[in-house]
Amino acid sequence: MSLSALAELLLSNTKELEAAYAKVGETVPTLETLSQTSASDADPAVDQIRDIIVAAAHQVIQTVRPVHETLQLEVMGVLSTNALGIAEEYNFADALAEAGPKGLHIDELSARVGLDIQSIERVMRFLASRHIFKEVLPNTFVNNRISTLMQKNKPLAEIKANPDTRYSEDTLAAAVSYTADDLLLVTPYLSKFLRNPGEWETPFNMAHQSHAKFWEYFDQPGNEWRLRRFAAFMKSAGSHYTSESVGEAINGKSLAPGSVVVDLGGSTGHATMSMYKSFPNLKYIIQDLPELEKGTKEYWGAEAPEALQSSTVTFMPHSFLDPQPVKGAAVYFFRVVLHNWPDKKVVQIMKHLRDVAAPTSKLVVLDPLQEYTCVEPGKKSKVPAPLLENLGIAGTSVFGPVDFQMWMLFNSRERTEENFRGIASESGWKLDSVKPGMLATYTFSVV
Ligand SMILES: C[S@@+](CC[C@H](N)C(=O)[O-])C[C@H]1O[C@@H](n2cnc3c(N)ncnc32)[C@H](O)[C@@H]1O
Repeated sequence: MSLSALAELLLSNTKELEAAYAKVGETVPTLETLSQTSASDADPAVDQIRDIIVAAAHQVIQTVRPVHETLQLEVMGVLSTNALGIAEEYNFADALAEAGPKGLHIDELSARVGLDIQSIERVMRFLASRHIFKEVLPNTFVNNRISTLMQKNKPLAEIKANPDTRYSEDTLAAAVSYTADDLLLVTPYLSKFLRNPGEWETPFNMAHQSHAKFWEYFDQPGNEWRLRRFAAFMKSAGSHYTSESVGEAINGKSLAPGSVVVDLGGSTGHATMSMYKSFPNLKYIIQDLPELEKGTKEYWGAEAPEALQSSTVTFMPHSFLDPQPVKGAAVYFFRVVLHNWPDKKVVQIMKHLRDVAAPTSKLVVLDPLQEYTCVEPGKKSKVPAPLLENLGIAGTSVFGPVDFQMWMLFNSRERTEENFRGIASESGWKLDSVKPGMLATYTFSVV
């Protein structure tokens, strides 16, 4: 297909996107639109159009840009991580938000954030060249739609006075900080890990020269603030999963009142909260490691105390690596948990559930879906030509790189449908359906 046909695809979908926003009386946000919410954000049809635009635009760039530049730019991706990490650590977005629409000259920004002028200029120009922050006059910068996501939504003075508690749950500042710090530290070890098979359990263990697991690392003295940062990151990421998708995933409407739903590795119960709000007539058991009990009770005590009082929602300390105490539940549910575990462990975890499942029990897993970049033999393409079958960086979105994170931290992976079928057949389950989405819903029944 010719380049201009690809560009036409880009143009026709851009027009569709504009029409979709116009239908609800809005215009497509520009990079200067600072407000983050729009009626169209949660519309799956809009999401699909957006994915095609991003996939087509990226394919145009990769086609047109001199290939030697492309390869060098790709391999320098780690420099973006560094630049974002510095911008976040020195609170650039918060300082600019306080300064207002005229923004700040780097001399003034330097005085406010406590970093030298030249470093600020270089980081800001690197990021503004990638449409993160905007240079409105030479060396004067303002926030834009992307950079505001790094704001911690607290006064700069408070952030500086209490750096250990600076992360709230409604921004991506924690995600940027965690990635540029805890994760970046591990990334050089993936190739070393592959060169020395069997020496360490994961690249994470190799980097830390310790057998402590990822979760145990956060429990070590001195890492309390890291745990808070990671929890804020998880909550802000989790807030992008819509509550309907969780209720739909367990097919709540089809369950009899009082049916038991077990949320395994449920943390403090954010997914359960979505299910409880949609289906308060069911009975929920959140299972996680014992240290999560206190936080869970605090969270539910504040958000839905009646659920705890009536025992509609209970917390049960339990490791899913051990035999499952809740027999014959209607649904055993995992959200973004199994991708943290290698195949052998997932088989063990699913076998424990199979051992206690009733014939009608369902196992419902919300996890990312890895799709092939090409059409599978014998199947028809689901996307417009000449786009990649998984829509490339648009379709896999953050879960493309998250697969590598899983590899580095847990020696685990994001799975294809075929991977899950194999795991199911080894553990006594059958994969009934896979519903694609930001997180795919895998539904299993007993064999
Ligand atoms: C990525 S979080 C997902 C949390 C939650 N499902 C959600 O969607 O927000 C993974 C969870 O697995 C829990 N976990 C780790 N090992 C576990 C084990 N052996 N048994 C039970 N839970 C475990 C962690 O404590 C953490 O809460």
